[in-house]
Amino acid sequence: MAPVLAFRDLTLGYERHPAVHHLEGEVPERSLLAVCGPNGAGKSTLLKGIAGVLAPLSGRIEGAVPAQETAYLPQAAEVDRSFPIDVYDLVAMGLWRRTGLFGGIGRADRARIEAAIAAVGLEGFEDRPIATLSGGQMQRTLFARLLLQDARLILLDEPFNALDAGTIADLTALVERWNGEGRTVVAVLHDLELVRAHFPQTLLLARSTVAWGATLDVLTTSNLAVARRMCEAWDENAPACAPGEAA
Ligand SMILES: Nc1ncnc2c1ncn2[C@@H]1O[C@H](COP(=O)(O)OP(=O)(O)OP(=O)(O)O)[C@@H](O)[C@H]1O
Repeated sequence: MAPVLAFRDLTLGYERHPAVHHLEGEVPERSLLAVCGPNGAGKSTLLKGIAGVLAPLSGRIEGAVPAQETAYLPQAAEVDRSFPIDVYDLVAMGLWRRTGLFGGIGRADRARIEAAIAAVGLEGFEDRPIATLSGGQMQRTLFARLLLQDARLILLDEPFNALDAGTIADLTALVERWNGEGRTVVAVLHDLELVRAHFPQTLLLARSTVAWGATLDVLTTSNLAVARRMCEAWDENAPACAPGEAA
């Protein structure tokens, strides 16, 4: 299968300090890939790089999917909940790529918005300002928006953090549905049991790749111990190294 993403000696970081470095590898189209690793391993940084929010310090990301066909859901903490918008309008923003910023929403679009809200179990919440939602309701709203985005590549950063088991089951089913439709999903996740149950491929990251491949081969006790040690030994203030130089 053709790669939808390829990392070529990719180093990403902040103010010249690398957070992920010398990443090499390809994500085949239709992948359902989990990105795992200890706190500070560089998982969110990698997603930001793929989403185009953060430019590489060196190396590159080759992508087969244009930016407008990529959907990125950042960590909940990065989503501004004070923005004065209700559930319906936030979900409707998922149609933005088709309707344009000032495009009208017709009857068919309204039906699609209502179907997306129903699919995440939020009927009756349409008029609720997002500031008044619980964490789980907010995450369902964001998933409903993703449903309408019709993206080929979906990037999810800790999408199930602090959610109850029922919400996680509902949203995991949506992720599997997207993948079944041929979309590629890359998700940062901490719950290794959930990854083993639902994500066939895993990238285990600890600033650089510890292991990448079939989930059950990657998430071994020894690989997880290596990842922990690599993160603990990392120098936060390390300078960016020259391309091709493995630190
Ligand atoms: N905006 C930023 N400016 C400077 N350094 C940052 C910034 N964001 C992240 N970092 C640093 O980059 C490194 C990797 O952080 P990142 O958030 O990618 O890790 P993570 O694997 O997603 O961690 P967690 O599991 O805790 O969410 C950390 O050392 C972090 O302090």
